[in-house]
Amino acid sequence: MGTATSGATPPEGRVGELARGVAPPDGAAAREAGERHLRLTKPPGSLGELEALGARLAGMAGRCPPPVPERPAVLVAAGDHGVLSRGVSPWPQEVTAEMVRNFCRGGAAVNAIAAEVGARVLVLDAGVAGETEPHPLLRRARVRPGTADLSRGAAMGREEAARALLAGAEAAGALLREGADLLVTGDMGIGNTTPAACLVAAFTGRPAAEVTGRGTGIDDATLALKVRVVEEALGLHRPDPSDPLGTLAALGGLEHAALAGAMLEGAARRVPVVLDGVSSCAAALVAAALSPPAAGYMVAGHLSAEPGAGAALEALGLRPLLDLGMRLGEGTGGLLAVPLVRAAARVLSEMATFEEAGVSGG
Ligand SMILES: O=C(O)c1ccc[n+]([C@@H]2O[C@H](COP(=O)([O-])O)[C@@H](O)[C@H]2O)c1
Ligand SMILES: Cc1cc2nc[nH]c2cc1C
Repeated sequence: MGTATSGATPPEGRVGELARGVAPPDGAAAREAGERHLRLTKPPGSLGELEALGARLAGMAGRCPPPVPERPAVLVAAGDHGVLSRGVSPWPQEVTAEMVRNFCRGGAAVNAIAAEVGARVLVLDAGVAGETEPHPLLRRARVRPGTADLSRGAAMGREEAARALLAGAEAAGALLREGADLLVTGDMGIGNTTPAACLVAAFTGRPAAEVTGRGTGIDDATLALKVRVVEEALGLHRPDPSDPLGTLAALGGLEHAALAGAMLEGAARRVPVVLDGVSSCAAALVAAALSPPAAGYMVAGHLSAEPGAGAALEALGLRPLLDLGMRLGEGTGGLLAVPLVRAAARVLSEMATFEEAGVSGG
């Protein structure tokens, strides 16, 4: 279980071991939750999506009722992007490192929302281009200082993609060892909605124009350029989605790689993994391509306004819990779904049955 492997096995082999370590959720526990829902003091089906989520949580944990997550954590993976040189984002690259600093000081949206839901924050430098300083909230595992321009060549080498993925798995493993029982996956990286769109297009087969959006906020001309850049990249690399690591290396970002690893680690340890925005959803496609059962541990926290997010969630067969028009990343939308995940589990453990409560008609 987990990524305990190391030593002589090369990174790609360790990624394979991690992926093979994910067992499918327990169908019997999920069915038991479905049956229990019928005996709880409410009209059948009246808790809607919360019932389906509760059954999924039981399947993930392998028991009914499932544990109520008490110690959520958000992993914010950060990286920079060579494709920024194509003018796909209005923000300068320095903002990535500056925001990492802001996360560490507690001044970002992710910090405020994590405080609200009682989540621990861990930031991972998987490939920031600018300087990051040591800090207790920061894990520095930079594989390279940003990717290369994916529209002109591979974003990174295959081994680099594997190493960034393992860095994410190790960060998630540390959180879980230290007591986290639910993982939210967040991202930070100026320009990263372009590689996210590329990954979503590659894994879903949808055209660039359908999965490319305005990111942090771009005008029509820049959006048209961004769609062209994604099309060029897809034409250049001709990604093969049955080679997830190759696709990730050609088109992805270091934070996408790290988040895919974190998702596999969470799934291998049977912990719910809450997805956030488009980069988190793109990473989820990579994780699910490496290990199809991993999708069974993913919960779609919210529907980002970025179109690639919805396309990815549809391909993963996941329905978002919230739709608030958010498009920030950092794990913010995923964190807001944490109380819903908790409630879905708590309903199964704390509600009385018709028989226990002496309520007639059940
Ligand atoms: O979470 C989302 O869906 C989302 C949508 C748009 C932008 N973002 C964030 O904004 C940055 C990328 O936007 P851009 O325009 O620079 O590609 C990156 O730091 C993301 O976390 C995030
Ligand atoms: C300020 C800022 C904060 C962010 N958080 C996630 N992506 C971001 C992009 C910008 C530009």
